[in-house]
Amino acid sequence: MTTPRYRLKEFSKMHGAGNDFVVFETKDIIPLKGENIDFKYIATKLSHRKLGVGCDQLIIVNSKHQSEKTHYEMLVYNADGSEASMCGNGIRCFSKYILDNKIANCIDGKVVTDEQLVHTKAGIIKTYIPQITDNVSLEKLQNSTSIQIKVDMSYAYVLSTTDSNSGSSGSGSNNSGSASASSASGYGSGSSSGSGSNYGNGSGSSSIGSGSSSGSTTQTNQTTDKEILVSGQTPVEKYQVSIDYPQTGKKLNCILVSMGNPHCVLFFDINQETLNANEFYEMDISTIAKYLQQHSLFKSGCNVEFVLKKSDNHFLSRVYENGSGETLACGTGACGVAVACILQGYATTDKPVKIEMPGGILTIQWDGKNSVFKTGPATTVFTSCIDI
Ligand SMILES: N[C@H](CCC[C@H](N)C(=O)O)C(=O)O
Repeated sequence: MTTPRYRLKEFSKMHGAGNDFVVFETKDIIPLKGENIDFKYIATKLSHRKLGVGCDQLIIVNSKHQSEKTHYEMLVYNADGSEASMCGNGIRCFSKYILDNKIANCIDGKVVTDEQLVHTKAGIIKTYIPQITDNVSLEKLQNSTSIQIKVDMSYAYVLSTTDSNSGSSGSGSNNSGSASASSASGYGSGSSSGSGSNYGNGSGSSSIGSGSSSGSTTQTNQTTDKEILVSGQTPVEKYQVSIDYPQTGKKLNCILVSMGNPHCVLFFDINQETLNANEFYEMDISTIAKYLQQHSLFKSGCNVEFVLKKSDNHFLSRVYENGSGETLACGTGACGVAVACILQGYATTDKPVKIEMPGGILTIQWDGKNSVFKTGPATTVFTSCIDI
């Protein structure tokens, strides 16, 4: 029996649409053996469903955060101990934790509670507590079990690819004029495996692994180099990649979207001609997901979303997360799915897109150019303390 290395004086077990977390402040971790704080160790211990508290991720409030631009800093660790740059469900629980624990922080001397600017490894994220703006008192909301929180998830990026044959940039020619390249985060620089791959067609229906996408495709040896800011005019074909899937000998037509962390979105037959909701929820997604997560396109894995259209601007999605396996919901994944649906022409920007995951529905708003907004629940299950 190993002796505990840390005392966590206080934490909250929380979830956002079933994606569950252990949330705490760094000041509440006490090293019992005088060592530095090892978040990888703490994450693997606390997340264990039998031997720990059990959670998909750790959501950590950095008590020592000081910044002129942001009120707070959020750190995210997956169940396998890997650090993630962003967590869309987690940041809603982060905001509720700040509210419930009255962790005031100031910018320019102004204590803010209903709107929070949070520093993350994916950039600055802004959260809103809509009920406060609806004149519901702050005190009434504090320590309520569950509240709705809206998040400005900032811009969506998609993976651009360079056609190494012709040397021309695949998406650098984005005609929207709003493209701004940033260094790839979460995507590999290796070329895709096998005999090269072809772009998907971006229209029509194709079942996973069928390779039966309609429309013209071009064979090219892809290399990935950077992410490009998405704009509504972005030509989908430039961002759809088709990946050889040896298990079926066919191709997986994927859209690769980044919300600060990498997502690989696969559409099933969007018109449900070959798959109904029950089959969708029962099918094995782990085999395909694990294959994609180790693909050379992704230097540090990816989150894999599977999508089936339910009705107008309403989609079913399951997610197999990087570092945590299948979860009941994924906030950044829901944003990635909504962006991919709009880019593919399966959804419109004139009204919200509902992404229904096994743990609940997340509502996404995106005008096709600017920030992606996500609204969803943040729920506290219990608070406690633990030695690990
Ligand atoms: N597994 C993800 C982090 C958690 C994302 C998810 N739980 C969300 O709500 O966005 C990654 O490694 O990129």
